[in-house]
Amino acid sequence: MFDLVMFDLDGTLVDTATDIANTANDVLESIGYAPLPHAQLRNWIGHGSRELMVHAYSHASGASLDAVRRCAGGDSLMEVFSRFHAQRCGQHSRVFPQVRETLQILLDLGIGLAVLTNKETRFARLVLERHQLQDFFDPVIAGDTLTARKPDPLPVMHCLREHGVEPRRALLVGDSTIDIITGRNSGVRCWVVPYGYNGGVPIRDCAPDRLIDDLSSVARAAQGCDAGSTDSPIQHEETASWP
Ligand SMILES: O=C(O)COP(=O)(O)O
Repeated sequence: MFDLVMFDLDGTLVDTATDIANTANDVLESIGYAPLPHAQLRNWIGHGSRELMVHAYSHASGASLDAVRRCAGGDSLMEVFSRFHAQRCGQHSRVFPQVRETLQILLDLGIGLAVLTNKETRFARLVLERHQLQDFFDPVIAGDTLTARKPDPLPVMHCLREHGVEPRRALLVGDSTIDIITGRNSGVRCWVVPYGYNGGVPIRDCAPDRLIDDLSSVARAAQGCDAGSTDSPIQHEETASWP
């Protein structure tokens, strides 16, 4: 059914929200601001750690998002984030149920596995290493790996090209509208889990190709045991571009 499965990282493979929120609050407190509620910080996950800090700093300081993005201190703030995250990462984060089992089944079936995350490379590697997941994936495409990130189709196209796989033989598994739009933009099916981070919006309202309970659905489909589903996979455009 698939020759390549690409996975989103945060909210799909690993529940990282608490470590990310704690890190963001460490940074805010280190520069004199009050910590923000975890629920609020969690809603900013999905566009990379820098963008999350842009939102957190803008919210705490009252400066506009654009002003914070333009601010010259962004790089040094991310160095502070990086130092705190090195301590926080892995403290509370957990690999979601059925992830390891599914990855092993897919690997044993000879299916290519990749990570597509908007998180920056150094933080994506840290999460994968802290949870001993790094050896499953090749490549790991992070938010700063290429010239564009999800929902741009470039990361998907890059993976397809590396694996020599056509869009119709690939699957993207994610937790957010960013992943759903990425799938559409690249002509690849996108299945989503219900337990991740989607800016506070229920993912079932975002018209995914398929809503799955957990990753064991991917393993069953790959093993040919997909008994069908009430979900309605999208029709794929014949014109979907081959990378
Ligand atoms: O914004 C993040 O850090 C996470 O991004 P991801 O959901 O694409 O893995």
